[in-house]
Amino acid sequence: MDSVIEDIRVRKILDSRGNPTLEVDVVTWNGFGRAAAPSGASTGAREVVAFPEGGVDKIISEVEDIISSELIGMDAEDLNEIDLVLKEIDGTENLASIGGNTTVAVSMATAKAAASSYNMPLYRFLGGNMQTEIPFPLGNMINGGAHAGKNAPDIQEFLVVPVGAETITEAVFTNVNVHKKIRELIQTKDKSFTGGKGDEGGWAPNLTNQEAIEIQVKACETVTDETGVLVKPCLDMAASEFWNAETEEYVYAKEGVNRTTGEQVDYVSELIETYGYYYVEDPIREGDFEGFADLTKKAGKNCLICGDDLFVTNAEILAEGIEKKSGNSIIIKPNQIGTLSDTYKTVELAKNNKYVPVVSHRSGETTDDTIAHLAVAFSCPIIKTGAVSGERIAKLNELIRIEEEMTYPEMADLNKYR
Ligand SMILES: O=C(O)[C@@H](CO)OP(=O)(O)O
Ligand SMILES: [Mg+2]
Repeated sequence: MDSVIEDIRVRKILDSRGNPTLEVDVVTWNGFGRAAAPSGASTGAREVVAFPEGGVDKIISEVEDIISSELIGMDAEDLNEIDLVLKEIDGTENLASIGGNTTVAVSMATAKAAASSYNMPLYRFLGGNMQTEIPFPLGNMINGGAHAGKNAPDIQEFLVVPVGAETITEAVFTNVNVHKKIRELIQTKDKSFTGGKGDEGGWAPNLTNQEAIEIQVKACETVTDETGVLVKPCLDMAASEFWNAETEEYVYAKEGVNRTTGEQVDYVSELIETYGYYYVEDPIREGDFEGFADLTKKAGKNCLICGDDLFVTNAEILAEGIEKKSGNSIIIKPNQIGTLSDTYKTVELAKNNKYVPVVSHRSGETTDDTIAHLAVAFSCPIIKTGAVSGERIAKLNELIRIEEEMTYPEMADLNKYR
C-alpha cells in the first residue's frame, strides 16, 4: 500500500543551458519522488529520441494525463513493470512519440517515490544495505568541441580522476584543485584569457589540443605533488563530432591536421603512452567497432577505452562491442536508453564482461542528483559529472552526504576489472 502511485505531475523547467526540459513528481500513499531529464549536445545517433519534434512544449499539455491514466494505482515498487508500461504508452522502438526524456524522468521519479515510501534513500532501495563503495569522480577541466566556443580545442573534454583519493571529499576537492591550477596555467599561456567556461564548467580557452593536453598533464602532476593524491589525466574526444564521412578522416581544425582511422589509432595510443592517460572516451567515431577494437588491443591494457556514442547505454549494441572486443568501458546515461530498468540491464552486462561502467551526466543538466545514487546502487566505480557549477556539484555534494551516511564507506576498487 505504502508505494501505490496516487498522483503524477509533469512540468517544464530550465536546464543548465537555458533550454526547457521536463521534471516529474510521483506521489505515492506514503512517499514522493522528483526527477528531471538532462540533455546532450553531442548525442549518439542511436540514442532514443529525447523529445518528439516540437520539444517539451509539444507534449507538456497532454503527457501528464496520458501517463497518469496508466500509472496511477500501480505500485511504484514494480519498477520493471512501470518501465514496460511507459514503453507501451510510447509505442515506438526509439521512444519517439512521448520522448525518452519523458520516460526517463518518470522512471527515475517513480524509483525515488518507491524509496521514499519506505523512508529509504534511493541508493539503498536500489542497491541494498551492503553497498559500501563510493565511485571516483571524473571531473571536467577544459571544454572544447560541441561544449565550447569556436576557438576552443577540437577535443571535447579534458578530464581528471583522482585515483589516489581515499574519500569522496578528498576526491572532489582534489579535482577542484586541478581545475584552479589549470586556470592559472591557461592565464600564463594566454594573457587575454577571460576565465570563460564551457557547458560543463570546464575552462574554454583559445588553445590548440596539444597545448591543452600539456596544461592538463602539468596540472595533474603539480596537484599530485602538492597534495599527495595521485591524479590522472583523462579525455572525452567525442570523435564523431570531427569525423568527416566524405574524406574519411578525423579533422583537427585547430591544428590543421587530418588523420585517417589508422593514424587516429596511432595518435591516441601515443597520447596514452606519453602522458599516462587513465581513460579515453569516444576516441573513435560511433559505428566503428573495428577502430575501437584496434585501439583497445594496442592501448587498452593500461587505459580505459570507453564507448559513449558507440554504445549509447544500449545492451544490444554493447553485446556487439563485447563480441568484437571494442573498448573496455562504457558510459551509462539513463536518458540515452530511456528507462531505469534498461539502464540497469546494460550495467549488468558491462560488469559481467569486465567493461567498466561509468555513470554520467549530460552536458545540459539540472540540479537533479539521481545519478549519484545510481552510481552507488549499481556499484559503478566511476561517475562522470563535472567538477564545478551548480548542476554538477548537486551530484558531487550528494555523494559526500551518501558517504557520511554509510557506516563503512570505501572508495571503489578500480582494479576489480583488470
Ligand atoms: O559526450 C558526453 O560524454 C556528454 C557528457 O559529457 O556530452 P553530451 O551530454 O553533450 O552528449
Ligand atoms: Mg562522451
